[in-house]
Amino acid sequence: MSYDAVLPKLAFLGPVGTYTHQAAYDRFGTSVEYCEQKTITDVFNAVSSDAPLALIPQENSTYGAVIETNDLLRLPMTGKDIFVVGETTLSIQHCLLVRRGVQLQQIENVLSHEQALGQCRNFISTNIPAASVVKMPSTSAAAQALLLPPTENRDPFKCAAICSSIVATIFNGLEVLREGIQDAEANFTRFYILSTTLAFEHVPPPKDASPKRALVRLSSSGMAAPGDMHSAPTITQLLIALKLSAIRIDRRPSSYLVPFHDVYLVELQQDLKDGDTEKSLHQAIKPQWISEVKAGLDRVKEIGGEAILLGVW
Ligand SMILES: O=C(O)C(=O)C[C@]1(C(=O)O)C=C[C@@H](O)C=C1
Repeated sequence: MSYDAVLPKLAFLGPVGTYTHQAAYDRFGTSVEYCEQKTITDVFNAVSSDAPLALIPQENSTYGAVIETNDLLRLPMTGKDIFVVGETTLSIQHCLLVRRGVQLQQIENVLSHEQALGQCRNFISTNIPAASVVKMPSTSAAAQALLLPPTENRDPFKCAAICSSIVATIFNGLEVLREGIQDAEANFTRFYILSTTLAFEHVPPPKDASPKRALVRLSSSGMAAPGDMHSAPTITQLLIALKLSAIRIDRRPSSYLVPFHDVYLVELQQDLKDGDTEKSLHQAIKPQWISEVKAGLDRVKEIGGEAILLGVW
C-alpha cells in the first residue's frame, strides 16, 4: 500500500479502547481508517458510501445476544443497503477501573455497557453488593466518565468502570483495581462485520478457515390482523422450507406492530459434502453459496413466508 493511499473508513463503537475497537483492529489492522461512534446504533447508521465498513457486537458467550444489534438487523435497510460480510470473535477479560487511589469499599456506582455489567453480575453482587449499576454506551465511555469533574449526581471518586485493562493505558489518572472479574473465565464476544455491499473486497480473510455462513431474516408475511396468524406458516414450516442448516436463531418482535408477530434472525452454515474439508469450503466460490441460500429463501416465500438475505461470508 502506498503511503498516501486512501483507506476505506470503518465505523466502530468508541471511544478508543472498547472491545469493538480491539476486535476491529485484530482483523483490519492498519488497512482501514477508524471512525469512532457513540452508540451501536450510531455505528450502524454510519455505514454509507463514506464509511463502507463497520463492526458491531452480536453475541456474548455468557450473557447472550446483543439486543440493540438484533433490533438493527430487523430494520428494512438491513439486507438492502447494509449487509453482514463477516464475523470475528474476541476473548473478553474485564477489569474494575477506578480513579487512582480509590478503594473497593468507596465504590457506590459501577458504570459500564449493559453487556459488561451482565457478564460481571456475580462479581458485583459478591464484592460490591451495595453499589448501583449505571448503563453507559460503551465500556470505554464508562472509563472516560470517571475523569469528569464531580457533579451533584455523581462523584467519580465513588465510581468504578468495567472495561478492558487496555483502557487504563489510554486515559491518564485511572488504575486497575481488580482483573478478570467476568463471571465465566472463558468469556467471548462475537462481532459482525457490516458493509454496504454483499461482496465488499476490503475485508481481510479470517485467520482460521471456517465453513461458509449466511444470515437471513424470516417471518410469516405481514398480516393485516392478529387473527390471520393462525393461517401463517410457523417457524418450523419456514425452516423446513428453507432446507439449509441453521446454527443460530434469534427472535425479535417484527416492525409490523402486530402483537406477537416476530422476525427470526437465522444464521446458516454450508454443509460439508463428501471430500470437502472446512478449508476447501471456505475457499469455495461465494456465488455458489449465495445461490444455494437464495434458492432456500425462494422456497420460504412459496409457502407464504417473508425471507430476506442479510449477509454471506
Ligand atoms: O463497550 C464495549 O467495549 C463494546 O465494545 C461493546 C460490548 C458489547 O456490546 O457486547 C462488546 C464486548 C463486550 O461483550 C462488552 C461490550
